[in-house]
Amino acid sequence: MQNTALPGISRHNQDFLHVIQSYWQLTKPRIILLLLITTAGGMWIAAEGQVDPFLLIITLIGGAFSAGAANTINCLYDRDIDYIMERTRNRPLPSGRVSPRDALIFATILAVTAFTLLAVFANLLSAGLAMSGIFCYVVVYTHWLKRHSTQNIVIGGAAGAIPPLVGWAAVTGDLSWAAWVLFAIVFMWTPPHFWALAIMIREDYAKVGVPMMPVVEGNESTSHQILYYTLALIPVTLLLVYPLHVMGAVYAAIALLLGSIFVQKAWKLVQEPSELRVAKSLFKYSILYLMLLCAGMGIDSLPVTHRLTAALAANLGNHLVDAL
Ligand code: HEM
Ligand SMILES: CC(C)=CCC/C(C)=C/CC/C(C)=C/COP(=O)(O)OP(=O)(O)O
Repeated sequence: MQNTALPGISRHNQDFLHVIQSYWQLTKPRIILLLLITTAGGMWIAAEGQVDPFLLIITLIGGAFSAGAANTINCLYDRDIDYIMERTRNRPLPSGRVSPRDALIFATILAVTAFTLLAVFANLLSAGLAMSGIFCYVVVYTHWLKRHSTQNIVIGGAAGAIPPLVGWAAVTGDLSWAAWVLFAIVFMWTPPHFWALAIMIREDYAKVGVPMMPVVEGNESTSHQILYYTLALIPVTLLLVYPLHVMGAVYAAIALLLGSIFVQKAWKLVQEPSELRVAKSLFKYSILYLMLLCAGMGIDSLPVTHRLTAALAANLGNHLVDAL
């Protein structure tokens, strides 16, 4: 996004707003929003639908700051290739609106604030997990894998799966099996999410020599792998229902419905692997999928949902007994 003149605001204030806008862009805020939805999902289940509002706000701020730090360092590290790629050319670093030194100072302030907030007001485990998220994204994904392996986002995707662990740990102070299932859901979701986009912008990645799956193995092979991950994702989402029993029938129905639409879209891409319209639809749906799945977790965790489903089950039971 380029800086634009803002009518009715003095030159000095406009410059200030443009600086704020540049730092805001460095954090990749729209991605952070979805990361925070998964963090809130983790907190919601861990607290069985009754999250302390103060803890929720602190954890979301800590999560946002740590993800913002990770994204800023990623922008700093990748500024050479971001300058060449069409999609990323106007980011604050390649366009010269923020200096590398200032970006590093900004990321450090965000990371230190995030750690302090989480360690003081939640616990050390959640703070440590947030820092491990920064490490995985910056060192494992951005430095080690992104430019060297076609499996970059499969392994590096673990970074994006850490936020629900942060949420869970903030509530309980430990990590149960259910927390790891949330991790696995985001982990399995990442390849379909990203490879659909990578099919759309394959030429950009080819231009800078980043070995994304569609560049190296082609759209056909990538679309098949997207389908396998999408198919595997459905049973993983249902592990929360069985054997873990932390989610009930409402979540199960939502997970099955959302999962089957995801598979349908992935199947369509297998049939037309180079049709950019189909890839775009899958990419956009991947985002909606994760948002609605987390909303499903929230709805299922509410005490009122428990009461309603219990009443419904008792009613059905009575009818069955009457019928027999
Ligand atoms: C290694 C893992 C991942 C990779 C490589 C990846 C890559 C990308 C890329 C390249 C974009 C386009 C961004 C842009 O145009 O500036 C994008 C968009 C997006 N990603 Fe991911 N992503 C990953 C994981 C995640 C995770 C874990 C989440 C959240 C849970 C997420 C949420 C989003 C959202 C919401 C968008 C749309 C942003 C917009 O509207 O501009 N991504 N992703
Ligand atoms: C707990 C914690 C702090 C976790 C960190 C999670 C995190 C920041 C995940 C981001 C995932 C993502 C946007 C990858 C895109 O990178 P890219 O370099 O491939 O994208 P680009 O080409 O758009 O720069």
